[in-house]
Amino acid sequence: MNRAATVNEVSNGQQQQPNKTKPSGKRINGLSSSVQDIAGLLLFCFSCFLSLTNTNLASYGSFEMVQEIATYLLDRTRIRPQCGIICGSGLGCLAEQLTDVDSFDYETIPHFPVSTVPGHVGRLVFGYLAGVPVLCMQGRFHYYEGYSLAKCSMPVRVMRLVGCTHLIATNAAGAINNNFHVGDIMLIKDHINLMGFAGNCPLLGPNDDRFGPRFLGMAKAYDPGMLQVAKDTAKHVPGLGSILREGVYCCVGGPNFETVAEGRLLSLLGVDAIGMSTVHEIITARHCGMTCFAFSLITNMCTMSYEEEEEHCHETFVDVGRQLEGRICELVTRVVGTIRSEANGRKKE
Ligand SMILES: O=P(O)(O)O[C@H]1O[C@H](CO)[C@@H](O)[C@H]1O
Ligand code: HPA
Repeated sequence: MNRAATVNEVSNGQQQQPNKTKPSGKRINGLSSSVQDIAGLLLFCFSCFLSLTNTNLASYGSFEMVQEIATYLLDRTRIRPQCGIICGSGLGCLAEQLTDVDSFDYETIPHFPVSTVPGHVGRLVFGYLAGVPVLCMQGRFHYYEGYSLAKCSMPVRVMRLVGCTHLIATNAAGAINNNFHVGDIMLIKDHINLMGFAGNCPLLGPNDDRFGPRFLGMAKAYDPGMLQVAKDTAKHVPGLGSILREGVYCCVGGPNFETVAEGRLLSLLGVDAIGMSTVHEIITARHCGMTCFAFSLITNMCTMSYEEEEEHCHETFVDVGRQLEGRICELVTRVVGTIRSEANGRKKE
């Protein structure tokens, strides 16, 4: 049975209890029945709210559901991808580099959410990059679109079940670090799971060991080897070295951008760039044993003082991505190329 249905049933069961036990029309502790009715109504509204919230946070995508999606896709393409690539806002150009493609609009894939954010096309693209079979998500899902974190990152599990061992996640982000500039590329060496601090995580709910373990170490979430490859690449791609940075990414829920106070707080916490994605995808990928690499395209400087003009505009961010297409595609192509050599190396052993 679908796990989401099970979770809903449990939460519905809990929410009905207050009503079942509500004594109608009797006086309790001196309260009149109309006051009790109002209190009951309020309690009912509150439990409905809690149930909705729980549904929003609860796990989405049983192993069987993800397997059904994977089988649907594998039945329709001969490509057996090794690496999943998630295109951030304005970074859909990555999918356009693939050759011999098989594409699937999200609407046509069973159980798949749909993209609602400009700059996220909403298509899974199988193809080859640097001779390596890859699967590109041309458009991702964000929490602020109304999807649970589990639903946002469910496609990562699909990537794993169709055969991907590696994940490359990209995003558009605002810089907190004032040594960064718009147009820089920040290699993500670590992240702060701010939403996790508040108890929201893509792994909430019962654990299915077929995906991965209940408790998960995150100290090496971002693969040092792939990070090094990216740094080495910068030595060979003109114009890349001067814009390459390294730092800590933090995901906020969005869709509003940060207040000045929030930006300053995150700066104190050691954050270099802020976005509204990636962290839950990396957690999900690490849970199912994938090797991860991620980077942020710095599309804006976060507003850190009340004197600054606030110039945040999603459409402008998407344009920054277009301007840097060449270097970003070159970076990803070269990093993916090393996955092929790794796999060949393993075959020879
Ligand atoms: O993280 P990606 O999908 O690149 O998008 C980033 O850009 C949007 C804000 O402009 C937010 O969704 C933020 O997360
Ligand atoms: N804050 C949060 N998310 C973002 C930003 C930002 O400044 N820029 C792009 N995505």
